[in-house]
Amino acid sequence: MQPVHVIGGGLAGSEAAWQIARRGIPVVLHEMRPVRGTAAHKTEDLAELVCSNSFRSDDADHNAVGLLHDELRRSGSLIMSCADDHQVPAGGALAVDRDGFAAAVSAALAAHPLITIEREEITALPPEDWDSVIIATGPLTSPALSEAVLQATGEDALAFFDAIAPIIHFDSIDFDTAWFQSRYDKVGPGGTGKDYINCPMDKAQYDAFIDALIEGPKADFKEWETNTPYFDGCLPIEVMAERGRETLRHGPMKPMGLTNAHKPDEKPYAVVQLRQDNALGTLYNMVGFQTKLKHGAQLEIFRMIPGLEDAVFARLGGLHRNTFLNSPKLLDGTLRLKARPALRFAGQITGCEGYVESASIGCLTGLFAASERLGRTLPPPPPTSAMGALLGHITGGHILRDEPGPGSFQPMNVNFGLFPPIETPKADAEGRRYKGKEKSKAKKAALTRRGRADFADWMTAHVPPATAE
Ligand SMILES: Cc1cc2nc3c(=O)[nH]c(=O)nc-3n(C[C@H](O)[C@H](O)[C@H](O)COP(=O)(O)OP(=O)(O)OC[C@H]3O[C@@H](n4cnc5c(N)ncnc54)[C@H](O)[C@@H]3O)c2cc1C
Repeated sequence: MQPVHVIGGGLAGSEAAWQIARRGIPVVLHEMRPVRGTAAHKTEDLAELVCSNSFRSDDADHNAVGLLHDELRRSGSLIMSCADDHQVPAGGALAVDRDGFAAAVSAALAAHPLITIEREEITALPPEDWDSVIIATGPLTSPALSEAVLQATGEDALAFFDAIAPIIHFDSIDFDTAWFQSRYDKVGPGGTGKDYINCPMDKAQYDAFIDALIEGPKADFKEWETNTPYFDGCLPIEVMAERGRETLRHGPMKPMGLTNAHKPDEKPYAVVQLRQDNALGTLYNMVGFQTKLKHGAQLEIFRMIPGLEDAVFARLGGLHRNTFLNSPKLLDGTLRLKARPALRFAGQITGCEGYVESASIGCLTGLFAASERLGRTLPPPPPTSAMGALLGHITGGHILRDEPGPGSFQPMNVNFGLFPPIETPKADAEGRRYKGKEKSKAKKAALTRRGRADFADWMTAHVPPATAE
């Protein structure tokens, strides 16, 4: 049997290689370290964790990443079994001894009889006779391969600043203050005239907000980020605020063409706009609010915005170098490059974010490639599961727009906003009505219950069993 080639032995590539080999299919895993390093990796271990040692919450009942842990464990994941074996105390989170963890992943892959590890940088697109390839080279993909992928995809950007604006859960916005309206009520192609959520500010609120932005603590640029070009359309809001107190009011916070639906006679001094971020309509992003403010400061400052006092953030803003594809446009539902289906992509390069998310997309890509080699068709996991919801974000759930800079698709951690909505249970099994925070806990429990059941059905019905461990 011809091998599947996996390029990049990080979180995604290691998991993909494992899932393929345990189904009796040979794998060649190409990892460039230590021949060539990256700006963040320090060792030659496979699945090295470049920063924090946390896999985040391990609560599979109330947390979306906890549900991913559960689905990975059910899939026989190498990343999760090594994480479990090298766990360190971290409250409700799953944190690991990073050296023990990466050494265990490296040893398991090296010991598998069907896996060959080649230490080499792949600098060009793979030759045509590699008929099944997974590219899992991560956010720090080497420049030569980035260039080759750019040429294959025909896109004009692949490696750039990942300028991200915060994303907010729709149901945490206060509509006694905010209202729906497009600027000048423009319907546009495909709009309704009420496509944006607007949050008004008077002069005193605007002044206090600008002061907070200018004074707020900012994250420093890492040294490897300094050579990456800025997109002018993606300047951080605090940089704009520093350029002049009125800059934001004439930029992303301009009040023109908007009438406060609650106080039609009061002209807002400035307006913050939010735009639908996913097809489900459960998430909204803050338009033009990319920022390098520290996360704690973002929570404090953005909750000063009228209507967002209780906002729950699905993702906070940030700027760092990242390499990722415009996946909703370029990849099909099983992560194949539409223009060259022998190539699949996995991990952060597909537009997910985080260790666990990258391992999960690695797991899925491995399962898709293995099924194909075995002559089977594996449908994507159900959108109600955590892996299905994440895959949906990457390959279809996001609304694509033509905008300056890298485009509107941005990497994301898994979160409940990516899941199809569910009716919130009103009372517990004894008929006692949920109050306050109990309601949101009950909703999360209902989402994870549904996801677990659907994922288990999908595994049983479609995923080829492991035969070679
Ligand atoms: C500086 C930084 C800090 C981060 N901190 C966190 C954090 O704290 N928590 C978190 O959850 N996520 C964090 N992330 C995101 C994290 O990188 C990803 O979540 C995860 O490591 C991505 O997994 P991956 O498998 O896609 O890529 P990686 O784990 O980066 O693996 C990619 C592998 O491909 C190899 N490679 C690259 N190019 C080539 C080539 N041409 N040929 C052969 N091999 C190649 C690399 O050496 C690497 O081993 C951080 C990312 C960066 C850049």
